[in-house]
Amino acid sequence: MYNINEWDHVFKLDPNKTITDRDLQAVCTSGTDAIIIGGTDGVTFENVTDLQERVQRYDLPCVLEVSDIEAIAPGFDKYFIPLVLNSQYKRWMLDVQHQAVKEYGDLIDWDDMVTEGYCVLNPEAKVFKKTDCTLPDKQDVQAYAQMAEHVFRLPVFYMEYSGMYGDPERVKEIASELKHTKLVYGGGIRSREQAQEMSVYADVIVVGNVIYDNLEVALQTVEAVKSTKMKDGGPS
Ligand SMILES: CC(C)=CCC/C(C)=C/CC/C(C)=C/CC/C(C)=C/CC/C(C)=C/CC/C(C)=C/CC/C(C)=C/COP(=O)(O)OP(=O)(O)O
Ligand SMILES: O=P(O)(O)OC[C@@H](O)CO
Ligand SMILES: [Mg+2]
Repeated sequence: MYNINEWDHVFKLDPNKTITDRDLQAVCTSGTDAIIIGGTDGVTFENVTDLQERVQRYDLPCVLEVSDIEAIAPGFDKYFIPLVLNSQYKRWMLDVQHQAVKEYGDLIDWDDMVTEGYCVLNPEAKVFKKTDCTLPDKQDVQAYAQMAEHVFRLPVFYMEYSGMYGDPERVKEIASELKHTKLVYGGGIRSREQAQEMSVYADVIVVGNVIYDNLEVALQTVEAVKSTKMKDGGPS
């Protein structure tokens, strides 16, 4: 399934963290729709390509979510490019991307690139601090979602609560705003119930840190999401 419109659940693996071959096998054969490789800090060309080589032994899409220009490697199925909409500085929504296109423009297969409008909602998250975000209120988030869909026509709007479980009511409200732009939810999913709750509203949920803290629970989120989506009437 190389079309993100068909995804419900993805795991995000951090190249700056260690995972054993056995755990990686469990993650990659869990029934998840894709593996995203990405993180905020300590992401290097070496740790990205090492993890890429290990994930590509399995038959599922392997995506690089680019966070550092020095760690862009060829050979991924897709490249996710974050634009941080609630950063105070255009650096994180225009300048770093501009620099990368200047450097790699001739090598880019534009069909493999997926631009993500990030809205970072956890003030304690590393990504919030790194990209100098401001905390948006309910109306701000709604406006960012509308801009993602109608102004920038982005394929993805990402409600990023990294490290903290978010507010399902807010996710529900934003889901009702978006018609074409896919809603991705990520942050703090640490149980099958939480995975189910968010997947009622979000098109795709992202499960990250719990892989490293409690693999068994992480694996349970796949079935939880898949069964919720089936009840909703099949693939969205
Ligand atoms: C042949 C070849 C090399 C082909 C590749 C061509 C290609 C696709 C080029 C890319 C073009 C392009 C426009 C790239 C953008 C480059 C770039 C530097 C973008 C920066 C994006 C950005 C705003 C980064 C800031 C941080 C961020 C938003 C990261 C996203 C990941 C994330 C939030 C991870 C979660 O982190 P977190 O949980 O908070 O922290 P931990 O890591 O501790 O878990
Ligand atoms: O690591 P967690 O908190 O699961 O968040 C997942 C993902 O949204 C991080 O970018
Ligand atoms: Mg992480």
